[in-house]
Parts: sequence; C-alpha cells; structure tokens
Amino acid sequence: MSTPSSTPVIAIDGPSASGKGTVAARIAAALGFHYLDSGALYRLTALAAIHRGVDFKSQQEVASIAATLNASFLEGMILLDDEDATETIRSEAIGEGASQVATHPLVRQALLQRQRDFQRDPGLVADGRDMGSVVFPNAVLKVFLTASPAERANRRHKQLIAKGESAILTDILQDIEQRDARDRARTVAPLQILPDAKLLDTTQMGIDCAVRQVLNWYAEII
Ligand SMILES: Nc1ncnc2c1ncn2[C@@H]1O[C@H](COP(=O)(O)OP(=O)(O)O)[C@@H](O)[C@H]1O
Ligand SMILES: Nc1ccn([C@H]2C[C@H](O)[C@@H](COP(=O)(O)OP(=O)(O)O)O2)c(=O)n1
Repeated sequence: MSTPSSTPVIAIDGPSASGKGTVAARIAAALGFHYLDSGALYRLTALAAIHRGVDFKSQQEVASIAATLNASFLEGMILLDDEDATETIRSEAIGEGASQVATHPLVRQALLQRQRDFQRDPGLVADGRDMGSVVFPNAVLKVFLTASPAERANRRHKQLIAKGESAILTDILQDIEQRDARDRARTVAPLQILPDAKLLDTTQMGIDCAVRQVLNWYAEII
C-alpha cells in the first residue's frame, strides 16, 4: 500500500468534460509537478477488455486486465501493449466503457496503487472522480471542477469537431448525463463534492481564469 508522503498532491475531481484534464495539465506545467490522468487508466482498461473480447460486466476478468495493464505514459503519449492508444481512448465509446468498468470495486482496487505511485517529488496534480476521496485523501488542495451539463456537452462537441470527428450535440448531452448519473450513483468511490473541496464552477469562466483560481488557492496554502 502507499506510504504516507509529504509530496504535495492537488486533486481535481469533477464530471465529464468539465475541463479537469486541461486545467490539471496546465497547473502541473505551471508548478513543475507530475500529472496523473486517472481516467486514462479506466479508459485503457476498457480498451484492453475490448481487445481481449472480455465483457465489461465480468468483474473478475476486467480486474485481472486492470491489474496487469501494460500501459505507459510518455510525454503526452499513452501506450497500451506498446501501441499508441492516445487518441483511441478519447472516443465517447471508450469513455462510456471506462465508466462501466469503473463501477467494479475489484477494478478500482487493482488500479489504486498504480495511481498512488504517481505521487513523486516535487508534487502531483491528479484528475479524476475519486482523487480527493480515495486515492489521495491527504491531498493539500481538493478542487471540484464543474460546469452545467449543457456547457460541458458544448465543450465536448467542439473538441470532437475540431478533431474531425462527427458528433451530434444532443447525443453528447445524453451521454454526458448518463455517465454523470452512473459515476455519481456507484457504491464505490462515487463522484461527489467533498466537504473539504473547493468548488469551481466554470460554466461562465474561461480556462485561463480557472487555472489562475486553482493556482491562487494553492498559493494560499503553501
Ligand atoms: N473553462 C473552460 N471554458 C471553455 N472551454 C473549456 C474550459 N475548460 C475546458 N474547456 C475545453 O473543454 C474541452 C473538455 O475539456 P477536458 O479538459 O478534456 O475535460 P475533462 O478532462 O473534464 O473531460 C476541451 O476542449 C477544453 O479545451
Ligand atoms: N478517478 C476516476 C477517473 C475516471 N473514472 C471513470 C468514470 C469516467 O466516466 C471514466 C472516464 O473518465 P475520464 O476522466 O477520462 O472522462 P472525462 O474526460 O471526464 O469524460 O472513467 C473513475 O471512475 N474514476
């Protein structure tokens, strides 16, 4: 299990397309900290399950895939079994699969230590759903980053269109609402606003402003 560490962790949790990845990566770059995209581990687990023909509902089999995941994170590139999976895991279908495999307690357990291993000097910014509640409960700063479902659907829609993918706004909104509901309702490590988290609603706030706010909160505590 993890050893208690004095290395600071900034935990950024929140629902899909709230801007967690964008903001967390910018904060990590500004502070020279490491960055953990925990959702990528669940996405890779879903992709590996598809490659092996394993049903997302088979908790034991999916957990064993998660426990032996051959994944590496190399300067913005994500490899699965030595193949570039950076773009593949960003599809809406894999996001949905990730949300399904993430409901299994054994899958979450299998990925726990791997996430904690990212806590290295001089610090870590981690984004996901349970960074502040389960993976890094001692995080020095916990942020719940959110925006209205309509705004998040717009952001995801723009992001997909910019990548040249076809996307229908109403379908995306429906997917986001369905995924939010599943991520909030699961019994283990649900998405939640912790009492010790700072709430940052970016419905009407740009990326620069959101990054500045998190950096200001961090500056207040160090
Ligand atoms: N505050 C913001 N205002 C406008 N667009 C944003 C904001 N934050 C993020 N975005 C954009 O929304 C999209 C989704 O952000 P992303 O960081 O991938 O979210 P998440 O990691 O929460 O799924 C990206 O294209 C990003 O540039
Ligand atoms: N710490 C985490 C991170 C992601 N998950 C699950 C739940 C999410 O719907 C999926 C995908 O997460 P990801 O953060 O990559 O998805 P978004 O970019 O927010 O759409 O994985 C989780 O259960 N716990």
